[in-house]
Amino acid sequence: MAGDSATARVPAKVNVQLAVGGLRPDGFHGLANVFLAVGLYDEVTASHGDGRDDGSAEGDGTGRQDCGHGVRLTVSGRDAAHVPLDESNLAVRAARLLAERHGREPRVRLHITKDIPVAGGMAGGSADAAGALLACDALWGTHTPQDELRAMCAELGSDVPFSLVGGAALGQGRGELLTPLETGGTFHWVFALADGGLSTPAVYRECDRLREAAGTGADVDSVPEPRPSALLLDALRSGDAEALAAAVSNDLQAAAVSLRPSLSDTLKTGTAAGALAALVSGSGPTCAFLAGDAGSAARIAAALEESGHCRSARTTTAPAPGARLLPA
Ligand SMILES: C[C@](O)(CO)[C@H](O)COP(=O)(O)OP(=O)(O)OC[C@H]1O[C@@H](n2ccc(N)nc2=O)[C@H](O)[C@@H]1O
Ligand SMILES: Nc1ncnc2c1ncn2[C@@H]1O[C@H](COP(=O)(O)OP(=O)(O)OP(=O)(O)O)[C@@H](O)[C@H]1O
Repeated sequence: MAGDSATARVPAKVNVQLAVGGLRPDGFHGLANVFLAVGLYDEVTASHGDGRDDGSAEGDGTGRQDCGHGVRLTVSGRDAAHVPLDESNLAVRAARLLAERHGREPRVRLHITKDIPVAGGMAGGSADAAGALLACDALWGTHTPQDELRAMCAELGSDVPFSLVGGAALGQGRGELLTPLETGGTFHWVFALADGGLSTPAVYRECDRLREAAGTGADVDSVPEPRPSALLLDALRSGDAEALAAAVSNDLQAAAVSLRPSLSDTLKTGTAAGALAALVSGSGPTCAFLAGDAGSAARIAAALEESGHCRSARTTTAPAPGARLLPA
C-alpha cells in the first residue's frame, strides 16, 4: 500500500504483573512484565505533506509543528495539549528512524488522534511510535520486515515492541524481549484516569528510593531476579478473571502511590464498588480495575466517576490486537 495516506490504530496496555528487578548499570531495571493490550486506542495517520496549512484552529487541542527534516505533526483529542510537538515526540522519532534505515528523507505529515491518557502508565507514547512506524512504512512503501520493525521499536522504548504486537505477552530484559502469551477469554476492565501524569523515570527512581529506605538495596545484586508468576500465566490462559485477580501485582505501585498518595483513595473506591482486583497501571497514575463482567465494569466506572477520585473512568475489554493499519 503506498497511497496518499495510511492510518494505524494502536492499543493501550495494562501490566497485570510488573516484577521489577534491581537497577542495572545501564540505568534500566530488569523486568518480568506481563503486558495485556486493552481496547483504548490512539490512531496515527501518515500522509504526504504538501507544505500548505491544513486550517486546524489554535486552541482546539490541535497543534502543528515542523519538527525539522520534513516531519510535520498535529495532535487532536482531549489530552492533545499535553503531547509534545517537537522532536521529542515518539511518533516523530519513529518516522525519522524508519526513514534513516531506508536512506530516505522523512518527508511526512503525521496526525495523532489521542485517546490514550498522556503520561498515564498505559504506553500512549509507545503506541504512537509503533503506529508511526506502521503508517510511514505503508505510506512510503518501504515494506520493512517484521523483525526489523520490532528491533526499531526496541530502540525507541521498552514498551514499544509490545504496542506493535498487542494481545498478551511476557516482556523480559527491560521489557523489550517479548514472548507471546495465550489468553483464554475476554477480561473486563475499568480505567480511572487521573488529572496530570507521572514521569516513568521518576517512578522507577522512587521504587529504588523506597528499596534503599527499607534497607534491602536497589541494585541488581540486592534485588532477586524478577520471574513471571505461574499462577498468573495459568489464569490468563484459562480466561479466569477471579484467578487473574488473585495473581496480579505491580512492584511500581508503592512508588506511584508514594508520589501520588490520593491514588489509594481511587483504588479503594473501585474495590468497594466490586472490582475483583485494583492496581496502578504500570508507572501510573491511571488505576486499573478488573471486573467480573460488563455490568460490574459499568457499576465500578459509575462509582469512580461519582466519587470524584478520578478525572473520568473508562470501561473496556482485553486482550486487544496490536498495531494495525486501518483500511484506506
Ligand atoms: C513502566 C512500564 O510502562 C511498564 O511496562 C515500562 O517499564 C516503561 O517503559 P517505557 O516508558 O517504554 O520506558 P523507556 O522509554 O524505555 O525508559 C524510560 C526510563 O524509564 C526507566 N526504566 C524503563 C524501563 C525499565 N525496564 N527500567 C527502567 O528503569 C529508565 O529510567 C528509563 O530511562
Ligand atoms: N506521542 C506521544 N504521546 C504522549 N506523550 C509523548 C509522546 N511522545 C513523547 N511523549 C512524552 O512522553 C511522556 C510520557 O508519555 P506517555 O503517554 O508515553 O506515558 P506513559 O503512558 O506513562 O508511558 P509508559 O506507560 O510507556 O511508561 C509525556 O509526558 C511526553 O512528554
